[in-house]
Amino acid sequence: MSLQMERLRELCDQLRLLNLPDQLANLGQMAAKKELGYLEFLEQALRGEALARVERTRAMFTRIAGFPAIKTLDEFDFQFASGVPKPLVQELGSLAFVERSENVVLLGASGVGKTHLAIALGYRATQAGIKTRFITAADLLMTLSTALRQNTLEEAIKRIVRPYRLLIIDEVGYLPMNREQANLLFQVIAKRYEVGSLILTSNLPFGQWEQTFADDANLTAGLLDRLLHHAHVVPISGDSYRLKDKRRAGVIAASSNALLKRKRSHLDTQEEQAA
Ligand SMILES: Nc1ncnc2c1ncn2[C@@H]1O[C@H](COP(=O)(O)OP(=O)(O)OP(=O)(O)O)[C@@H](O)[C@H]1O
Repeated sequence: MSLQMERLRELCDQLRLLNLPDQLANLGQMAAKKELGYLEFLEQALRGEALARVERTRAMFTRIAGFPAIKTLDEFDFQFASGVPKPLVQELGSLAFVERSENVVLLGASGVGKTHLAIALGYRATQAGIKTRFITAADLLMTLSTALRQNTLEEAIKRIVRPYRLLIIDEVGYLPMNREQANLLFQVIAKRYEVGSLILTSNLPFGQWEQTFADDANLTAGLLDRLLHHAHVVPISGDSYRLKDKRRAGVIAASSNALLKRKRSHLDTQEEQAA
């Protein structure tokens, strides 16, 4: 390596230009071939560095978000999920709700795509440079309960709840909470209220949340009040995507089959009555 190259590498290091050193040789050759002016060359070099920095930030945000898998809106089969309000989901995909610190609540039965959509919105946020964190309600409550016992609840909340512009809490309602856990989740929602966005997924309609939150009517009302004040509720109906292929293979009777059967028997009765 020439002495000049070494000096350039050192300067890049000092200025934290991580991408440029590897590009220097190519850039130099390209500039000579295309007879670029000094300023044009500088612009190309800095543009490459800026793009690489954006990519690194995206990758870092995706990593720290802790998604269990990457899911995208493009992969979501809206045709299968006819119970998903597509225009609303597409509007949420603009991420304007994050800019406005609003919440999103995805409600529906198991397997209808709640987590997929929550991750897809979260992933899109990370790609837009929005610091995001995904956590299941069970993991969140376990971490906070442990912190409470160790007298470090404030730190845990600061670490998990505060630094993120978008916090995704998955699977609220699968496990009933005791009073302590219900209180902890209330604190999380209260701390986020109007300062950052939340996406929550739940298999339970709001009418049943009280049972999950230790049968505490006041706490549930206060929690829902804060959660829903600026929220987009996305009700999802339909069949489980997980069982799609099994249904196709006829292993499980689809609800549409059941519906057809009911309709058929209704028609049969009508025919019998008419005869
Ligand atoms: N409409 C869809 N298009 C493509 N993949 C889908 C769709 N719906 C669900 N899936 C896939 O099916 C699997 C289960 O979906 P997901 O975990 O999002 O369901 P869920 O509603 O969160 O269920 P649960 O309440 O049991 O956690 C995932 O792999 C997800 O990517």
